[in-house]
Amino acid sequence: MQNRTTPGAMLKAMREKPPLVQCITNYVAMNIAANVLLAAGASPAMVHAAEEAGEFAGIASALTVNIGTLSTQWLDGMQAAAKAAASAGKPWVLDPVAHYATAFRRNAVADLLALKPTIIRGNASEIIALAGGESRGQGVDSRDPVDEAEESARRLAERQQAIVAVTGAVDFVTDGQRAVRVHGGSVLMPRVTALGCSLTCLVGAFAATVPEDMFGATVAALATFAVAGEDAALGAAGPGSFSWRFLDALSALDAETLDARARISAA
Ligand SMILES: Nc1ncnc2c1ncn2[C@@H]1O[C@H](COP(=O)(O)OP(=O)(O)O)[C@@H](O)[C@H]1O
Ligand SMILES: Cc1ncsc1CCOP(=O)(O)O
Ligand SMILES: [Mg+2]
Repeated sequence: MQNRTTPGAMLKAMREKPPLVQCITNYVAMNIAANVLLAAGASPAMVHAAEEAGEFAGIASALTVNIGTLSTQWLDGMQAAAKAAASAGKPWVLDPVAHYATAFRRNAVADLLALKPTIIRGNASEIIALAGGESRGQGVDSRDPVDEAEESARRLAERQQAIVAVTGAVDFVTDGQRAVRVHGGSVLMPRVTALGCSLTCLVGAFAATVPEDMFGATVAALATFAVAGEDAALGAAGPGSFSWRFLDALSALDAETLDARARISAA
């Protein structure tokens, strides 16, 4: 097996064999998330209907589930797909968008957590609330700093036996034992809708590529976003031009540049 131990090597491996990633994401995110995966070098498929989501999980290499625009029918599809992925030993990633906002979302997320996601990716407010804490989140937007979510993330990772990624100004990733921070990105990123959702899908793509190292795969996806975000911010006049520059930056990012510029520190 070729070396897949650095973010750059993982990115290269992903592009050499683009993984099919089943993304059950929200209406807001579907287009940008698919474009993010294509720009990074993966193969996205937005397949959520209850009638086929479980079957499709059998052919995809990874699944991502995001509750951003939830309905009962979508939840049925999410559960079918998560069960199929888990029973086939394939990675699946949960994005608990605004799960604290309503009873419907809280119950949905509890049911999905019982299906044992491999990786959970959320913003600080989502991760604090998921671990049982008081979050200041407002709808889909975080109102908490990442450093205040770190203990919650460690507890959640231990409780769920999962990798937990908290994103924000500086990202934090833990499996309950190990922990790192990923620096970089741009203040324009939270001003473009659904970039967090797109990152969740990219985490699925890296996890599909490096199934032997879910922790490293998660960190690599976050580092890819951080470096591409810095590049996209150069010359961006605001969120609009940042958005298309970000796709171009992802697509132009090569393995060597990613490894040279990724800023990952022990936490
Ligand atoms: N203030 C910031 N500075 C740099 N990068 C940021 C900042 N806020 C968010 N990001 C980046 O934006 C991406 C999406 O994260 P986030 O905004 O936390 O997710 P969500 O959209 O789910 O709330 C991540 O790559 C994260 O590192
Ligand atoms: C605005 C909005 N409303 C429901 S889902 C969604 C997108 C949220 O995207 P992100 O969590 O990446 O900010
Ligand atoms: Mg989000």
